[in-house]
Amino acid sequence: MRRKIAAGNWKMFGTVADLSQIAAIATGADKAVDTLICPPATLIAAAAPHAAASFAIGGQDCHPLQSGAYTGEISALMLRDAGATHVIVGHSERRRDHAETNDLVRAKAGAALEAGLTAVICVGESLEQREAGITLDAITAELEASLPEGCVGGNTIVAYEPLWAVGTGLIPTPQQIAEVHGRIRAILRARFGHEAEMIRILYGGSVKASNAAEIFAAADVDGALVGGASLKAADFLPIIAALAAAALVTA
Ligand SMILES: O=C[C@H](O)COP(=O)(O)O
Repeated sequence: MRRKIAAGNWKMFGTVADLSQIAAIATGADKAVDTLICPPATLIAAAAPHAAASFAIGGQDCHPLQSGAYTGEISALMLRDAGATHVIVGHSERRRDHAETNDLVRAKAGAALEAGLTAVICVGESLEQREAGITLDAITAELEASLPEGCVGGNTIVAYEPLWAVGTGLIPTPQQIAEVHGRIRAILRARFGHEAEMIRILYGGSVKASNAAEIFAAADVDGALVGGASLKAADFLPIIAALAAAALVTA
C-alpha cells in the first residue's frame, strides 16, 4: 500500500519569518499521511529540525554533480547535508526558465538518488499538447527520458503537473488526471517492474482546499504537489486533511 503524501513547493517565497508556518504545518499535519515542504534553499537547514516520521523537508532543484566550480548551484549532497530528504527535479518552471532538458532532469534525478535523496520528478503537458490531443504521448516521452536508473518507491515520486494548470486556477477533470496517472503507472511498470507499484504519483496544479477532495478521489492519485496553497498552514492543513480522508477511503 502506498502512503499518500502532500508536498508543498514554496518556489521563491518564504523568509525566516515564515518558518512559523512550517512549524505549524509540521505540528498540525495529519500523521496518517506524509507531508513534505520544499522551502527555498535558504530555509532548509532551519526547517530541517521539524522533520519527523511523517514530515519531511526537501529542496526545489539540484545540480547533476555533487560538487565543483559551479557558482550559485546547490548539489544533492549539500541538500542532504542541510537536512533535506527530498528534492524536486524537472519542475516546469525550471524546464521553462532554465531550458532544462529531459537529459539534464534525468542527470539531476540520478544525482539525487546517489546522494540518498528521494527525487520528485515532474512532468506535464502544455496547453497546446492538450488541445492537440497528444497529452499521453507527450507525458510518455518526457517521463521515459527523465527517469534515471534504479527508481523504487523509497527514492522516487513522480508529479504530474499540466503546465496550463500551474498557478492558473484551472484543473483537469478527475478523469483526465486518472488517465495520465494510469499512463505514468504503466511507464513505471514497464521500466521498473514490481518496484513501480510503490512509486507514488502526485497531481500538481492549482490544488486548493476547495478542489482537493475531488482530485484525491481520482484513480491512482497518491497525493499532491501544491504551490501557492502550501505557503500558509491555514491553507495547506485542510488539503492535508482532505488527503487523509481520501486515504481512509482507499485503505
Ligand atoms: O509545484 C507546484 C506546482 O507548480 C503547482 O503550483 P500551484 O499550486 O501554485 O498551481
